[in-house]
Amino acid sequence: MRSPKDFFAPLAVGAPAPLTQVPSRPSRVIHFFDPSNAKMAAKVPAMVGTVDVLLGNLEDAVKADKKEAARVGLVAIAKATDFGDSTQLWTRVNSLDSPWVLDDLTTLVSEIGDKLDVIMVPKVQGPEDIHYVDRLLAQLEAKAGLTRPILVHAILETARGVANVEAIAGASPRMQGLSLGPADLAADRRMKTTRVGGGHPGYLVRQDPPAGVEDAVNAPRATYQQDLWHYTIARMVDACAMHGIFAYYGPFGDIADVVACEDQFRNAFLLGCVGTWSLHPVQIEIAKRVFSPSAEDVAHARRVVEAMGDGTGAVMLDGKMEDDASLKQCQVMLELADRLAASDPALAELYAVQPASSDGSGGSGGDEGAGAGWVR
Ligand SMILES: CC(C)(COP(=O)(O)OP(=O)(O)OC[C@H]1O[C@@H](n2cnc3c(N)ncnc32)[C@H](O)[C@@H]1OP(=O)(O)O)[C@@H](O)C(=O)NCCC(=O)NCCSC(=O)C[C@](C)(O)C(=O)O
Ligand SMILES: [Mg+2]
Repeated sequence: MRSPKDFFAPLAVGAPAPLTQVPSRPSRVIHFFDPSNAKMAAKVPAMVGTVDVLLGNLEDAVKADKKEAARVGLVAIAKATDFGDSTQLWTRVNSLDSPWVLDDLTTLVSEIGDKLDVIMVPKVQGPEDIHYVDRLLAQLEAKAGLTRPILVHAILETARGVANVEAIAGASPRMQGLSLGPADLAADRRMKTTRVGGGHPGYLVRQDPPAGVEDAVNAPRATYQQDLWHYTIARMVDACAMHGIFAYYGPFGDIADVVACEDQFRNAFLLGCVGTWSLHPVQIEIAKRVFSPSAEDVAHARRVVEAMGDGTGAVMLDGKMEDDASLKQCQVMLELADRLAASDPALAELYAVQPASSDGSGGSGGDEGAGAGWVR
């Protein structure tokens, strides 16, 4: 067992010191691209500033005979692109039991480690997988002379991974967040679905049989589709909140069904996730819209804060009781709104917040504490 005192010491001589807090930069949309797909890769530089995260995917969805081309392609894109302050560069490496992952990690850290913010590790089974990556990254960072640690994001896509979710979330100060991996998870759990995320018409509850009707069981009755992913997302959100890291929905494979995609993303947002993945350009605006609080929610939260005065006691607002606890929910909403507005002028306008500095350049910047520098 590691002593808490050791937790924030580098795991290799010369490696950068681990962070004591995960940077809360906006990550509403993690946009996946295949660096071995020339047409897709060519679009990446123009996407900087339009998405919070660009993720060069090396794992599933990249053909086996394109794995090396994807790695080389990602290195080339990272070297040639200025990602600015508002877009991060992430990657998803191949799984830890694959023949590619060692070269993925050694190449990426040594060639573009200074540009990579987060490495997503698929099919994480338990804290031991994170410990392995943690030490290896420290060695590679030291060798490459990096001054800032690369963070790690784990995908929950096995039953064992879900069973170990709290231990995974707390396995290292490098842990940035967790995403749901619904397709692999469904297969591993032997769920009888064939989709990538989203609902299923067979997973439902049915209204009770109507009273006083002949053959009531076969009478028409409403059915309500249920969310297959509620349990996993809720566990993931709690594990992340407990360890001060961030939870994300993951992929929604039915690209054409933008309506159901938005519903699924919103469920995750309401449950506590901070973002999701986009697999296709059509999902980008959906994710950004859903994972940014609405102007109405922000306005309501401000009214509650104002009505609550010193923040204690109970008041009535629009016929509803507000107290210390509803105030805290409103503060969560406002902190998120401030943080997003600090790097998104359209949201700043929507929420009508003003930069605190007189030259108009104020704002907290993505990395700093929520809401710093902004006034309402
Ligand atoms: C779905 C696909 C095949 C449809 O690709 P398409 O070319 O057939 O679509 P399209 O509608 O015809 O594309 C329109 C335009 O958008 C471009 N385009 C299309 N997609 C992108 C993109 N992502 N980024 C940038 N550009 C993109 C595309 O190149 C085209 O450009 P054009 O107008 O110039 O011809 C394609 O979008 C794609 O490959 N997306 C990424 C898929 C991916 O990364 N999958 C892995 C993550 S999900 C996963 O792994 C599961 C998980 C977690 O592991 C688990 O649950 O277990
Ligand atoms: Mg997967």
